[in-house]
Amino acid sequence: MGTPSPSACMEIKDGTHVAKVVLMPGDPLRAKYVAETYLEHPVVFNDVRNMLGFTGTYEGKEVSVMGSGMGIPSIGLYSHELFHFFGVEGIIRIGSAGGVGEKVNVRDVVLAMSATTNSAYPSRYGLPGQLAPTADWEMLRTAADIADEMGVKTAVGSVYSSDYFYYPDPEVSEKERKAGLLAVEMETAGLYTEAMYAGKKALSILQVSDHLFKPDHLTPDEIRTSFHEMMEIALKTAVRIQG
Ligand SMILES: O=P(O)(O)O[C@H]1O[C@H](CO)[C@@H](O)[C@H]1O
Ligand SMILES: O=c1cc[nH]c(=O)[nH]1
Repeated sequence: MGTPSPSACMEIKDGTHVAKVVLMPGDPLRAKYVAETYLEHPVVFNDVRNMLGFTGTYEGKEVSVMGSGMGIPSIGLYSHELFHFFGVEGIIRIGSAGGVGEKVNVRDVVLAMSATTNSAYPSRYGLPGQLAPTADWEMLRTAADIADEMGVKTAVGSVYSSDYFYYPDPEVSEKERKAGLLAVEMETAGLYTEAMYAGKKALSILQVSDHLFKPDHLTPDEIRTSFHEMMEIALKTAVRIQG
């Protein structure tokens, strides 16, 4: 028996805990890969629904990494519980994304400054007008600095968080392009909304796995195991913002 969350979608195993900063890929096996590749002494803190979560150390600081699942309802639930019930102060999403912008190419790293969405999730908080789900500035600036230090070029700007992978309206991609959005994915707006209302920090670091207007695309294995720039920028950001 561990400590269950109110939704019963997580249970913190006895003798384990969640670090103050959590990296969240959609795929729990990407979480396992990050833990086994980069963390020292990783310990599993959650395996309910196979949504694997690990805590270990990186460059001497504690960091956790846990899958979020796909889509805003899933990351909304997990980020809410991590922020409100398990003492987490910051979440860095490490996700794959489809490139939209002409200057964005497969394997490029995108730092999501803000996330437009077709999801009702942010509006359900009831603010008149539309909330603009936005990254935490300190995390964003830190990640951009670290990318520069690593010599990794990043595209910093707005992304689209869609409830649809297979969008029923084929013209939407063109509208995203015209709006100057860099990439499309399925979680960032939900994560940023949860962080803003919790008064906590969040950032999405994305690496482009395919492109809506270009033919290149990566395999699931390449997405899981080759996005090292995204993973290392996220880990170093997690360490640096903890001081
Ligand atoms: O690679 P992850 O983090 O899962 O992110 C992207 O991949 C999934 C779709 O293939 C969606 O979750 C999307 O946001
Ligand atoms: O949501 C996503 C993720 C990766 N690639 C896409 O085209 N969409």
